[in-house]
This record gives sequence, C-alpha cells and structure tokens, in this order.
Amino acid sequence: MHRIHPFGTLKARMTVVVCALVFLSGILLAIYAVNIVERDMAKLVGDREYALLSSAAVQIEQDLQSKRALLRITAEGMRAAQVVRPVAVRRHLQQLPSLEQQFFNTVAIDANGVLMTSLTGGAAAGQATVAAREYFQRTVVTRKGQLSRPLRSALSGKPIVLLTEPVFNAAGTLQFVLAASIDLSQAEFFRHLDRLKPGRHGYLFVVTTEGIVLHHPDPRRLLRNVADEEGGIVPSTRQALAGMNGWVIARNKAGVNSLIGYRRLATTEWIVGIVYPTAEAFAPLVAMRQRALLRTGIAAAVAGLLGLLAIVVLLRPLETLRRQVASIQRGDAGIDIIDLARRDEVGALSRAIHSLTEERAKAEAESARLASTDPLTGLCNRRMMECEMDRVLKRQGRTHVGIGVAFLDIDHFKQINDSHGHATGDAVLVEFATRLKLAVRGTDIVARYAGDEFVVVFEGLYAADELPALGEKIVEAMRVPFDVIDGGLRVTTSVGLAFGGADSTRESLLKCADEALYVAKAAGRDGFSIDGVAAKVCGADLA
Ligand SMILES: Nc1nc2c(ncn2[C@@H]2O[C@H](COP(=O)(O)OP(=O)(O)OP(=O)(O)O)[C@@H](O)[C@H]2O)c(=O)[nH]1
Repeated sequence: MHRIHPFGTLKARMTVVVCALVFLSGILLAIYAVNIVERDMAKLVGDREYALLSSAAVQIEQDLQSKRALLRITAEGMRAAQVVRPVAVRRHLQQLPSLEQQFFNTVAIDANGVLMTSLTGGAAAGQATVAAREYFQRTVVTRKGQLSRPLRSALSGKPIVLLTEPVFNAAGTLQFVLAASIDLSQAEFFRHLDRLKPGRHGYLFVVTTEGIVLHHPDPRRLLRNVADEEGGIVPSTRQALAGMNGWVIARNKAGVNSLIGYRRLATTEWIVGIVYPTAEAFAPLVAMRQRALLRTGIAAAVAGLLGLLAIVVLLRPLETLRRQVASIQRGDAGIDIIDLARRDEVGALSRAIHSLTEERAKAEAESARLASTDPLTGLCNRRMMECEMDRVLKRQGRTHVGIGVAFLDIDHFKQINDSHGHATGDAVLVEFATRLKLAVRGTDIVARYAGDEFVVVFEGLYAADELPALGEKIVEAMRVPFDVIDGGLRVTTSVGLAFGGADSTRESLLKCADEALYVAKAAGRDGFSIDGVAAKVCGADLA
C-alpha cells in the first residue's frame, strides 16, 4: 500500500490552506482597518498642529499690531506736541518706557533720510543716512507706517525688522519718520513660538512671503532666502510662498519625513511654519499599528489552530474509513466493518467503496467460475478437474482409502455431429453431462475433459472391485434414447476405469483410465473396461 507522507495528507494541506487564509485575511483586515484609523488620526494630528500654528500666527499678528499702535500713538503725541528738533525728539522718546520694552531700538529719521536721533545711542546722529532703504522710501511715498523687510541693522549688526511711522506738522509736511526695530533673534513672539515647538525635534519657523527666513532654530539661516540655500526650496514651501495655507506630509530640507504646516499672517507678509517629524508626530500611531498587527497575528494563529482542530475532528471519519479499507486490503477484516449509516459525504464514500468491493468480489467469483467451468455443460473443466483431483489425492493419502477414475467418450460422436448437425451434438453433450452427474454420487467430481470426453473421479473407494458397478451404472444411464431429435437418438458411451491408492498420481490414474477406455472401445464400445482384470490395481497396491 502507498505510504502517505505526513505533509502530503489532505489534512495537512487543508490545515496549511486554512491557516494561511485565516492569517492572510486577518493581517489584511488589520492593515486595512489600521490604515483607515491612521488616516483619520493623522488628519487629527495634522489639524491639531495647524490649529496651534494658527493661534501662534494670530499672536504674532496681535503683537505686531500692538507695536504698530504704540508707534502710531507716539507719532501722534509728537505731532500734537510739535516736537521737531532732534534733542526734543530724543527727550520725548526717552519719556516713553514702553518703547524700550517693545522695541530693540527706536530712531527718528529726518525727511531726507538722515538719522536725527537714536534712543539707544549707536551711530552719531546727523551722519548715518537711510535714505536709500526701501522701508524709508515706502514710508515717505505712502505717508503711512510700514513694516520693513528683514535686514541687518547698520547700527547694531543685529537681524531686525523695522516698524515706521511718519510724523507730520499741522500743514501735513513730513517732519521726520519714527523707526522702531525688533531684534529677530530676541523677539518675544518668536520665543513664544519656540515654546510651542512640537515633540523633541519639531520646530516652528517664520519666513516672509518672499522666502526670507525671519525665525528658525538654526540661527545661520536668518535673513537668508530659502531659495538661495543649499538644496533649494522644498516643494511644500514653494506652495506656501504661492499662497497655500494648510499642512502636508513631506520631506523637510534635511530629508526628514515630516508633517509640515504653513499659515500666512492676515495683515503682514509673513508665513508661520511648523515642521514635526512624522516619526514623532505619529509615534502613537506606529505603536498602535504594531500592537494591532501583533494582536491580529496572535488571533490569526489561534484561529488557525482552532481550524486545525476542526479539520482533525471533521476529517476523523475519513481517516477511520482509510484505516478500515487498509485493514480490509490486508485481509484483517471483512467489508462489513465499513459504516454505511453516515449521512454525509464520508457515508456516501463508504457506501460507494462497499458496493464497489462487493461488485468486484462478485466479478472475481464469476470469472473464477468461468475459469473453472465448462460453459456448455456447466461441469468442471479439465483444469478444475485436475486441481480437484490433486486435492482428493492429497486427502486420500492421509485417510488411506482408494480413488477411482472413469474416462468416458461418447461413441461415434462425430457421426452424430455429421448426421444431425452441431447443435444436436451440443444438446447431446448437455444431456450426456446431466445423466452422468445423476449416475454418480453428488460428492464425485464430474468434468468435461475435452470434446466428447468426460472424466469422473470417485472419492472414498475401498477396493477396485467397486468399479464394475460404477461402470455399469454409467453405461446403463445412457441407454435410454436422448430426446434431442424427433423419435429420440440412441447414444452410447465407452468407459475406461482405473483404481489408485496412496502412491497414485493424477497422471498415472488418468493414463490407466485412458488405456482402459481404449480397451472398451476396442471391445466394441457401449461398455466399460477396467485396466487389467478385476482385481488388478492400477499404479500401486492399496495394501
Ligand atoms: N457438437 C460438438 N461437437 C464437438 C464438441 N467438441 C468436440 N466435438 C466433436 O466431437 C467429435 C469427437 O470425435 P472423435 O472422438 O474423434 O470420434 P468419435 O466420433 O467419438 O468416435 P469414437 O470416439 O471412436 O467412438 C469431433 O468431431 C469433434 O469435432 C462440442 O463442443 N460440440
């Protein structure tokens, strides 16, 4: 029988398939669910950071507004008091401590752009000129307060922006311009931004809409245009400079994947930005994904194990059937051990195997019968007779009783065929066989040996002198005309008889009987002959 490799079994393959499917579907479902949650949570985190950015932007805006307002009120006061001369201007400014609190320095510049006075000293008044500076020119032209582009202070060397406010006389003539500077490296609103920095490596920054960096954790980047820096401008910043407000997930200049947000101030050409590395921003999400996948993996493994158990239990009847069939094949059990009552596929398979086995047994029995039987007369054929005779010889070797053999031939059978046809010949053969069987004991072996020749093996004879009666009976049985043609057909037979004992062989007995038949034929047929005279034993003596 074929040996089945443990991994080649249906059970093993089903287990692998079920486990793989359960595991795969579990993991895929988990990934799908985690992705949806992650997307929503990422949006939450992004929106939260953007809200933070917006509040920071509003705060800067308000701070700048209040600084502008302070400068405007100062200018108004100077106009009302008609403060014009540099000494008076300086004295007036010194009387306003809030200027010092709010600004790094405050200066007055005359209508020609020449420095009139500086609150904190620095370059000598009357010498420095800012006539070429764009913020001065814009103030003069627009006659309104302005916010300068970021620049490096000529007086202090610090990165600053300036708020300006023109002071007019009663006739509306420009007397001078107040310019108050904010030190970008020390500005309070930027310090506030630093306090809002997200995570360990996140930061906030401020650029102008032209791309000049106003505030950044890396002080070397101050006053530089992002477009001029190494690596150029990152796409998200380009979008922000073009007017985009919002957040994206992109790489920052250092190549770190980050949540990057931009918020443009409403009244100032500044953009507040935030960079929050995704590894930190979404750290809880990453942990959640790992936990979800791990737990799904464990759940899928447990489901796979349960699947394995279910398969083992469900396939147990199939395994039982396999064992039953194997033991039937080995001959350890009969076909009846198969359970035919199950009402499932295994039951159907059992019934199919059962009926196949029975059909096969019947077919084998039929072919065995055909192989051992003469199809015309239904008697044993020669082969069967020889087997049976060998068995009888073996048996009688143990019991020490004798065996008789009769060799028969229908007289002039050829003539019957020739005169009445082959079908009549066949009918004669059938009738002859029937009468022969009736003429002997039911336990005797009656066989059609060949053509019109028959053999009878008599088992359990005690002496050769029993043979004449047997021969006589057979010859007598054929004397009544055969009812195979109208008016009946006279059929006779010649019989040669032989007797054997413990040392006789099949060949020797058949040879003796055949020789006796020859004698019977020679004696004129329709009679029997026993090889030699009555008392003579063929082969060996019984004694
Ligand atoms: N109808 C029929 N004839 C058969 C069958 N088998 C053999 N025969 C014929 O039986 C005849 C046997 O003839 P023989 O034994 O040679 O001679 P016989 O005519 O019997 O003459 P004796 O034996 O000398 O009396 C042959 O003609 C065979 O063709 C069979 O199955 N059916």
